[in-house]
Amino acid sequence: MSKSVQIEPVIGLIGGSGLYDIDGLEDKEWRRVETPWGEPSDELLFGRLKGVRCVFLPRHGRGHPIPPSELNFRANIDALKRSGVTDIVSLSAVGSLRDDLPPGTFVLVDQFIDRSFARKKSFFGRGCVAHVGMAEPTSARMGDVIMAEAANMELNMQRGGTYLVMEGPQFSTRAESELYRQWGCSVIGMTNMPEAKLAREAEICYASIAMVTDYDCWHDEHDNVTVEAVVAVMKRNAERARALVKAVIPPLGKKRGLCPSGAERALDHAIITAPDARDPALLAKLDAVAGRVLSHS
Ligand SMILES: CSC[C@H]1O[C@H](OP(=O)(O)O)[C@H](O)[C@@H]1O
Ligand SMILES: Nc1ncnc2[nH]cnc12
Repeated sequence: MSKSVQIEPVIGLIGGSGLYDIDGLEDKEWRRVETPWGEPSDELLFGRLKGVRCVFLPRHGRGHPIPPSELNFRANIDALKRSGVTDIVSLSAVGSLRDDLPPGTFVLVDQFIDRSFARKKSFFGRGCVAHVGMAEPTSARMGDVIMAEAANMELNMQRGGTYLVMEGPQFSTRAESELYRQWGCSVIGMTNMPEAKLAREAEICYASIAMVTDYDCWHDEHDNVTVEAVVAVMKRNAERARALVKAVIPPLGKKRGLCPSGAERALDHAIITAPDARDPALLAKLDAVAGRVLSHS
């Protein structure tokens, strides 16, 4: 396909701890979306903001019934893809692994270290093997928009940072927290992987806004993380997070060409299984995620 492709973006928003819906949308409606991968975390909230189509999904479900290890990440990403989403803005509560990122700071994450281990991490598998590139897991184009709007709002937002994804649900030991600091990580959470990997497989651009709620458990002058502390800081952050979301949707929704991140063509050379060795049952499940490349091979 040529570079002159024009995309009319549909913005997907994934709300983390403390962000279970989104206000200000026109024509809004919660709708159930079925996927071949099972149930997403909740119904999806469809609506428009200044004419831009948006789809919101509370990552843990409304009321937060689903723990990180039981999130059906594949169903969540497939449901967003099936709903037409081209760009995902992921919002998450995180612990800080750096002195200069105090609670209340927003971080535009650009890298991840994935230490999760009890999750389904790919749409592909036996009968259709694919290997997408993850060197740059986030979209710098989306990052430019988010940083510009954060600056307009005078929000304390740092550009760039590595998010360590732990399995949980227990928080880290001090030794683990110190190890991740030595690895140069900026923040820690339990959810952005495999979310970002699956978004890449589904050829959706991905940006992650991490909101610092605590200093995890390494800081001598601050208390160790507790859910109570996370919820208290998120309550204070929620208004700013909602305002930022509302500000970024209109510029992210402008008609555009292909994203320089390459996310929208991630599958062009990723599938290695020969057409005659592919499993028709798996191919059927990949209709939304990989239909663009599978429909003509
Ligand atoms: C409520 S504290 C731990 C919980 O919060 C974060 O969730 P999310 O990334 O969805 O905001 C963290 O990853 C844990 O799941
Ligand atoms: N310290 C922490 N560790 C893991 N997930 C978190 N979410 C918010 N704070 C966290």
